[in-house]
This record gives sequence, C-alpha cells and structure tokens, in this order.
Amino acid sequence: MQIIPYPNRSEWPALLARPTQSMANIEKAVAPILEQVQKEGDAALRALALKFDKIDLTEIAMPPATVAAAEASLTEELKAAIRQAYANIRKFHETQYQPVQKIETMLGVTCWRRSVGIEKVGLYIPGGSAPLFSTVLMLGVPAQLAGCKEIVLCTPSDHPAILYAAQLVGVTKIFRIGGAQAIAAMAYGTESVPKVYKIFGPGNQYVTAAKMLLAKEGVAIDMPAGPSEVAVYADGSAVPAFVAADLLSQAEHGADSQVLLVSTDKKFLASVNITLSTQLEALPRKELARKAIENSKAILVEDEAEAIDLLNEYAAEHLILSVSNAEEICEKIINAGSIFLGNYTPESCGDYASGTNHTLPTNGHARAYSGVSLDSFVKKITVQHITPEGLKALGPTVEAMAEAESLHAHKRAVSLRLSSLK
Ligand SMILES: NC(=O)c1ccc[n+]([C@@H]2O[C@H](COP(=O)([O-])OP(=O)(O)OC[C@H]3O[C@@H](n4cnc5c(N)ncnc54)[C@H](O)[C@@H]3O)[C@@H](O)[C@H]2O)c1
Ligand SMILES: N[C@H](CO)Cc1c[nH]c[nH+]1
Ligand SMILES: [Zn+2]
Repeated sequence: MQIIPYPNRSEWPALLARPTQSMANIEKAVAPILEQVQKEGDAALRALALKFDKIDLTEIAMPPATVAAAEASLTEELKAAIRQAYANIRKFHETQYQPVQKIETMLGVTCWRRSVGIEKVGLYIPGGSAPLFSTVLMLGVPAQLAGCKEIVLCTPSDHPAILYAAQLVGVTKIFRIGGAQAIAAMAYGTESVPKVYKIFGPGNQYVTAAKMLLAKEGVAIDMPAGPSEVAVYADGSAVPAFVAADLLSQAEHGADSQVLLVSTDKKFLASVNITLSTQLEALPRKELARKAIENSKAILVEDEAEAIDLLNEYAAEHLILSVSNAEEICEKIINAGSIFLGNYTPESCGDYASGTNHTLPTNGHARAYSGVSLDSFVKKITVQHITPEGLKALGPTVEAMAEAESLHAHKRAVSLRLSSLK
C-alpha cells in the first residue's frame, strides 16, 4: 500500500477520493438497462441475464423445488452459524422498536406517531463476485420485524445459503435476476416481478447507479450502498497482522473497493505493509484484493487531532479504531457508517453476525446517511385527536394564522366548529 507522509489538508480531497468509475459513465451504461426493463419486462430480464450473467433464464422466479432443496444441501455447521447470526441481528434490531408516545401539546390536544411497516419491499442480494447470504439477514430481519407484508428478493445467485436465509426471514418471492435490471424490475414491475414501494440493498456500481437514477424518478431507496470500504486508525498498541487482515477483508470484495490506513506512527505503517503483502499472497482470491490495495493508501498524520479530521472528511463505511483510547476517539467521530473499537473487534464480525447491520453508506455518503435499520422499513404516520375544550384553546391560534395566510376555508373549518360550541 502506498504510504503518503504528512499530506497537506489541501491534498486530502484528491487523496481520499474513491476509485469508482465516473458516475456519468456508469449511468450511461445503466440508463438503457432501466429503459429496456420498463418497456420489455420479462423479455428484457431474460436477455440481460444472458448478456451480463450468462444465465439462460426459463423461469424468472426461483423454482420452488430449488428453494425447498436448499436446506438439505447445507452443512449443519453453516446452518447453525446462520441461525446464530439471525438471532443476534434480530436481538439488536428489536431494540430499535420505538414505543408510541402520546403527548398532550395543549389541554385536549393529543398527538402521536404510529410506525407502520412498508407493505411491499424489494431486497437486492449481491451475487456477482460472492453470494452474500449474510445480506439476506441484514435486510430480511428488519423487514420481518417491521411487519412488511410482501418481501421480494432479487439476486443473480442461486446459492442454497441465500435461499435458506430467505426462508428464515420470511421472504415471500425470490427472483434469479441481478444487476441494474433487477433494481429496475422491482421499481417498475414486470409480468413476473411485482413492483415494490421501496428498494433496499447493496451492490456494485451498476446496482448503486440504478438505485440512484430511479430515486430521481421518485422511487424510494434505502441509500447508496456501493463498493465496500474500511478505514483503520491505529497506534502502536495495534497488532500489524490484525490490521492487515482487516484491510484485506474489505479489499477482497472487489477491485473497486478501497481501504485506508491512518496512523501517527511511521514504523507501524511499514510493519503493516510487510504483513499485508504476505497475507495477500496467501489469499485464494487475491486478484480482486490486489487491485483494491493498489487503489488504497496508508496516510501518516502529525497527531491525533489531524487523524480525527481526516477520518471525518473521509466518512468511511466502516471505521476501525485500533488505538488505546478507542472509546474517547469514537466520541469525536461524526462521519462513519459503523465503528469498531479495539484490537479484538474485527470488522468481519459486523459483516456477519455481531448484530449490527452491514448495509451501510459508502463513497462518503456516511456524512448524511445512516445504515439500514428497522426504521428504514417503517413509515411513521402522525395521529391527533382534539377535544371540544382543546379546540376552544387552539382554535384562535389557527384562525389567526389562516387569516394571515389568506386561506379563508382553513379558518372556516375551525370557526364553524367553535360557533357550534358556543
Ligand atoms: N455498502 C454495503 O453495505 C455493501 C454490503 C455488501 C456488499 N457490498 C458491495 O456489493 C458489491 C457486490 O458486487 P458484485 O459485483 O459482486 O455483485 P452484484 O450482485 O452487485 O452485481 C452483479 C451484477 O452486476 C451486473 N453487471 C456486471 N457487469 C456489468 C456491466 N458491465 N454492465 C452492466 N451490468 C453489469 C450483472 O447483471 C450482475 O448480475 C461489492 O462491491 C461489495 O463491496 C456493499
Ligand atoms: N463488508 C460488506 C459491507 O460493505 C458486507 C459483507 C457481506 N459479506 C461479507 N461482507
Ligand atoms: Zn465484508
């Protein structure tokens, strides 16, 4: 990994830019795919599956026999791991339920909010470079807890663990389609794929661009969750081999991933680089990780304050704080998707099974977006009830405001009722 010693702050934006292809180029490739699916429906899905995934789709829906056979083809060890992850993710997301809080803003005027699960949701499960069955749990558990009635899942993979996890979380329909075309199918609907009200899930740049383009058309999406990334801030108390392993864990997601190492300790950066090369060579799928590491940087900073500023500017999807005062630094981080504290909290645990959600904003979007949570799957409907006494107290305020806005029918809706109470 290239070591950048003490860059000036003016160099940070270029240094911290992600190695993504220009959005304009990706959008140019994705826009015709969206149009084709909207116009030709299932026929487009078949043609695009053949073109991009080399799959000859006779059935767009996953055959029920394939789904039913999934459980039997997995080892007991893997099924137990998936069930443990499911339980932990469920436990963490259950804490996100918010009790209804009724508040009397004035005597006789009561307001509250109801949380209602979004009726029809679409989950995208990546399957290009790896079958991410863990993502089924990350999206399916909060959808299940929210009470979503129709849970549609699209993936280019027919890996049995995806199908097993889908059954655990109560997915209602599974389709063997991937990429931008899967996102378009869930947004517009086709003969086979139902149109949903909100689309969730991570994916490569084509998937993310499709979600972003459709969001401009008014389709609800969770967030831009593109190529994975991790930033590690480490001091002399960190273990170089652990840090190198964490960096490689996100680099192996794809050539367009990026990892970042930040430290005030020059010797530490050099030690990480040595063990990183050895660990990289030992990886079975080293080519993707090697490309990502080529796009990555180890940055030497002056002091802790500069490290914190740089990390906040980068707004990493994942941030590992391998420093002796990790909790103290954590409080100073204002931009990150998910934070991992200390030497024994590998980011992989959050990817799979600790309980937090791994669907997180990438490419700097952590400045404004949160990761997926129970909230992402519910709408909040406000409710109010006003008693006659409440209307007597509140009515004059509303009448005065409506009059000043020249909205006389608004005023009359109050005045008529007030007169009836005299
Ligand atoms: N941010 C997050 O929360 C998060 C979580 C998990 C995974 N990820 C990321 O998800 C991504 C998964 O990517 P993936 O590629 O393995 O799987 P994917 O399922 O996202 O994409 C595969 C699809 O891309 C389409 N495609 C491939 N080449 C294309 C081309 N030239 N033009 C148009 N479409 C094309 C194909 O239809 C294929 O089905 C990785 O980058 C990973 O880092 C992110
Ligand atoms: N690191 C990914 C999120 O960026 C999630 C994942 C799934 N499987 C392994 N990792
Ligand atoms: Zn990962």
